[in-house]
Amino acid sequence: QTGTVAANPEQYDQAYICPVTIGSQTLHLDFDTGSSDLWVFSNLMPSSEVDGQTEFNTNSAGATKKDGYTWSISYGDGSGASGVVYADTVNVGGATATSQAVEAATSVSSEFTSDTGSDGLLGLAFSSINQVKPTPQTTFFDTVKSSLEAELFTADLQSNGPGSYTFGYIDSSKYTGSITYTAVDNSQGFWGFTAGGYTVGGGGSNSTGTIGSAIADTGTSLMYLPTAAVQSYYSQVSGSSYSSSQGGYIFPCSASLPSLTVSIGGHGFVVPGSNFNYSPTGSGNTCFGGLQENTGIGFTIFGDVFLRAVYAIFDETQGSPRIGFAAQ
Ligand SMILES: O=C(CNCCc1c[nH]c2ccccc12)Nc1scc(-c2ccccc2)c1C(=O)NCc1ccccc1
Repeated sequence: QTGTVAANPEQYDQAYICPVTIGSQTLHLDFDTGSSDLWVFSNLMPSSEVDGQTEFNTNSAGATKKDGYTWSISYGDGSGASGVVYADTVNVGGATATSQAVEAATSVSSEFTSDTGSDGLLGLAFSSINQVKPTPQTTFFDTVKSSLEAELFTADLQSNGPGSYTFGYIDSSKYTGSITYTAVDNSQGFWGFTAGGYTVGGGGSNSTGTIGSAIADTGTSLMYLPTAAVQSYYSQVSGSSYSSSQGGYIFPCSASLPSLTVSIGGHGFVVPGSNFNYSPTGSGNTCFGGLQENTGIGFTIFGDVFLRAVYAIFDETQGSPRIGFAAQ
């Protein structure tokens, strides 16, 4: 089988939301290659924590409670959720898992309550970091992968318009040139890979360094790189500065932003400057940068700002996992 689903950007491309059928309900979930739990808003939640989201109905005929199973997840930004576990049929654009662990929330943090476009998350990192106790559950991809035409999924994220995720096949209309594959280190449960040199601006002349180990994370909006690369980038943005009140680099919204070329698997991938204007700060005419430092995160994260510039293939067809990138 295969699956194809639209990925709809929220405001400022903060996250990408996809329709998922669970039993007889359709919920809109944030597909997240940076975590491994499929969790949803549910009828078990206090109404004070729900702001228009669709709630998974745990009383529906097809939902089977997994007694004694609970989950609790917290993300690096301090947000989180927790609840209990059901099994139900989950269909993503035609790819169907007949008995998938659906983690029904009994409580979510304010970040999720206020993210009114999302009814939950569908984790696509490795099942080794699934947060269900006493027994970790498999991700949707792990549940269905043996029944897919090919054991892979792809992400095509777009700004200002729907992108797509596919399961089981590569859509050759989504990219140009060839796909560059590189090995994945999933020892921490993420789609980890090694990034090489970078250059700021098309000049090709100015500063280059190397980035090192990184993760491909559709669930994180921005790109978080080592300090040296970030300082080198913003040294080319006139009027930019680090704002401790805003918690990152900002610049005049009128600033012209250079591109950033990152070498992965020996191929240079260009992130256009426009990707690095994330959103207005709301004060003065300054905008918040889509590229920020990874200090305090402990990971170099290639989030949506990078993934919007490429077609990404999350591939387990070779036995050991690999990730592929192609220009789009
Ligand atoms: O958790 C994920 C992917 N799921 C995100 C789901 C989600 C978390 N709030 C959400 C809010 C709305 C929708 C989805 C989410 N990725 C990773 S790997 C390492 C870190 C990390 C570790 C330590 C410190 C910081 C990050 C994160 C992280 O917290 N990213 C989110 C973020 C990163 C930076 C700033 C804000 C958020």
